[in-house]
Amino acid sequence: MAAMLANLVRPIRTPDFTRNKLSPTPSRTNFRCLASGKSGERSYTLTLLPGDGIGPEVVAVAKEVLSLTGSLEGIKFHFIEMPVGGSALDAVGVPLPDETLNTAKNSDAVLLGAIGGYKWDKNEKHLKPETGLLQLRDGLGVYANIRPAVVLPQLVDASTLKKEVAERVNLVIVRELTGGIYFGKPRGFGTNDNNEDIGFNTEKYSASEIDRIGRVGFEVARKRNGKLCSVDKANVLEASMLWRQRITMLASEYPDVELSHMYVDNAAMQLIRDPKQFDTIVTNNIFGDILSDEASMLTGSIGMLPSASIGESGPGLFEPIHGSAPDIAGQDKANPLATVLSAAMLLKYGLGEESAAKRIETAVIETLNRGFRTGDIFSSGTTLVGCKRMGEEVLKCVDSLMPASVTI
Ligand SMILES: NC(=O)C1=CN([C@@H]2O[C@H](COP(=O)(O)OP(=O)(O)OC[C@H]3O[C@@H](n4cnc5c(N)ncnc54)[C@H](O)[C@@H]3O)[C@@H](O)[C@H]2O)C=CC1
Ligand SMILES: CC(C)CC(=O)C(=O)O
Repeated sequence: MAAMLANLVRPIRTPDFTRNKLSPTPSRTNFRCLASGKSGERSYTLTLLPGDGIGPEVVAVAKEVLSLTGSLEGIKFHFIEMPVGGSALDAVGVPLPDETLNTAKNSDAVLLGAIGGYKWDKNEKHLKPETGLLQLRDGLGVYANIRPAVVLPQLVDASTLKKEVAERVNLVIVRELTGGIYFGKPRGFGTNDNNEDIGFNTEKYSASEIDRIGRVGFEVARKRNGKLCSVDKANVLEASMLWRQRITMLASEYPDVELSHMYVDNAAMQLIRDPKQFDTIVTNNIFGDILSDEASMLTGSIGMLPSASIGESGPGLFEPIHGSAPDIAGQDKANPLATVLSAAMLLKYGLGEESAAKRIETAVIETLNRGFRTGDIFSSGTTLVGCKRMGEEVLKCVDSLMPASVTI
């Protein structure tokens, strides 16, 4: 984890979707995937989990981008595609088959599209696509979910906020991913004293769970602008009271990081009022889920936001923050860039393949510079394209970039 984290927060020159502070000296990483070294051809096994809805559409684009980038950068990818979510339910009756989890665990990194859809909404909980995704995150032990939200100058007009509010926003949300109310027990359905139906969940965090995600938050903040805002609901919830206490204690280990605390309701408001006040946010599972969707709108669209999830060891899980978008699935309308950028995060943070990652990030910027937009980020004067065409345009840019232009 420490090595992967060092890699995760490594200083990179722009355009970079996790970085704010520039530094010319990349640090070394010794994550296990780098065993094959960087000279000569490297080979990696990647598990692809397209999932449901727009998932297969956006993962198909990211796979092509990875393949072409690999061939230009001396990297060979062995892709293994496995079912998860609703597609797994339809195929084998469970949302996370053992074969899928085992394949994911034995690969160098995992790229997921999205899961879920109307068809399975009424399933019992253990037969819901969403349960498969939670089991996957838990099974891989990826407790730290890093969600950068960067407003690119090319997309500032796609933001629903005023230009002066949205421009130059560059923040990272560090979300705890394997604990809290999504996993806490007891949970379920029952009846109360009046014989009324009830549903209940448990928000629970141990000190060690808070400490480990807190450290990720401090480390990320330390490599950025040294400002960490911990978001909780400590005025009401016991789990948040412990969260605030532990994060405050950790601060003494990071004297170079300026720590602040904010209640989640205020944070939701401040993200819209003045998003530039934030550099790094650390928060629990559910607050991170909600705030990162909100932050995505600063950047123009949820279709632009990638994420990286990492654990103590083993492969990382890389996925766009959006869901399966059943309203546009199968219509070639999805924006594939969040998944393409998740593939770039996979290369950079999962495999330490910085040059390849940079090639993809630069190609995305170049594609936007050339004016191509899917419907979610369209504005007048730009060229409206579908998911496939957007992928083709990114491929052209990947192909045409000279190595020198992607050197960091
Ligand atoms: N990580 C995952 O796999 C997630 C799965 N879900 C699941 O996805 C399903 C739909 O959930 P929603 O709440 O509607 O969230 P959603 O993220 O799928 O969609 C919300 C809105 O954003 C749009 N959108 C999302 N991704 C887009 C893209 N790449 N390009 C253009 N537009 C995009 C959709 O068309 C929709 O209008 C549900 O079954 C839900 O459980 C939701 C969130 C995360
Ligand atoms: C679909 C849920 C399992 C999770 C979720 O909404 C998310 O992580 O964004």
